[in-house]
Amino acid sequence: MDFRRKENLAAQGSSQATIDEAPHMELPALHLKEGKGMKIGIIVHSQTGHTLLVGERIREKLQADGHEVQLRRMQNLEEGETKKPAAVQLDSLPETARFDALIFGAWVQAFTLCPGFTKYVEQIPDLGSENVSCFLTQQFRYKWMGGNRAMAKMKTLLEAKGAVVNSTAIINWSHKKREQQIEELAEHFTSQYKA
Ligand SMILES: Cc1cc2nc3c(=O)[nH]c(=O)nc-3n(C[C@H](O)[C@H](O)[C@H](O)COP(=O)(O)O)c2cc1C
Repeated sequence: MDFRRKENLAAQGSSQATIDEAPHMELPALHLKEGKGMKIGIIVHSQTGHTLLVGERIREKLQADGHEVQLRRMQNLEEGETKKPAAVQLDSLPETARFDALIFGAWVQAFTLCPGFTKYVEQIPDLGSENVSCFLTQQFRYKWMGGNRAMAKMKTLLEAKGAVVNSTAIINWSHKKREQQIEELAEHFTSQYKA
């Protein structure tokens, strides 16, 4: 199955991560400063751009709500498929400190979580009881084709770092309702931070 070719085509138009501003949020566990948005970090592992694109959509909505948002993208440096986290070399290690909430994004590789994200989480400091949401992208139309398993792993890894995972979502890239999925995800994640 040639995922790479499909992904490259589909990812056209996606761009490098940028850094901007924008947060504010409403989960009971969060301490929203009155009249101010929150500082929210969106950290994605994205090889071909799908996961980054979803991160960008979330960022747009959060910024529209007045939050200060930083979107950071990391990638594997290897060209081909790397199967084990230990063999992955990441181009960067986005920092997790100084945010009121974090959103992580990654993708499904070989019916489980991409090893680059595992490698990343292994290296970051403890997240304390940081408020976290996470999402995945996958090529197949159904979440049981790797998505659910990858999400369970992603949650376990983040919780082992002390994170409290509030929301999760999976985008099925070849699903005919992909756009709707992305819109709903962005809406849902953003609604968590409304005052
Ligand atoms: C080596 C490899 C293995 C993959 N395995 C799966 C899989 O098991 N299930 C699936 O739905 N998609 C699979 N995909 C597709 C990716 O999960 C999907 O294209 C994802 O959106 C890529 O995210 P990115 O563009 O942010 O890198 C695979 C892709 C590659 C390159």
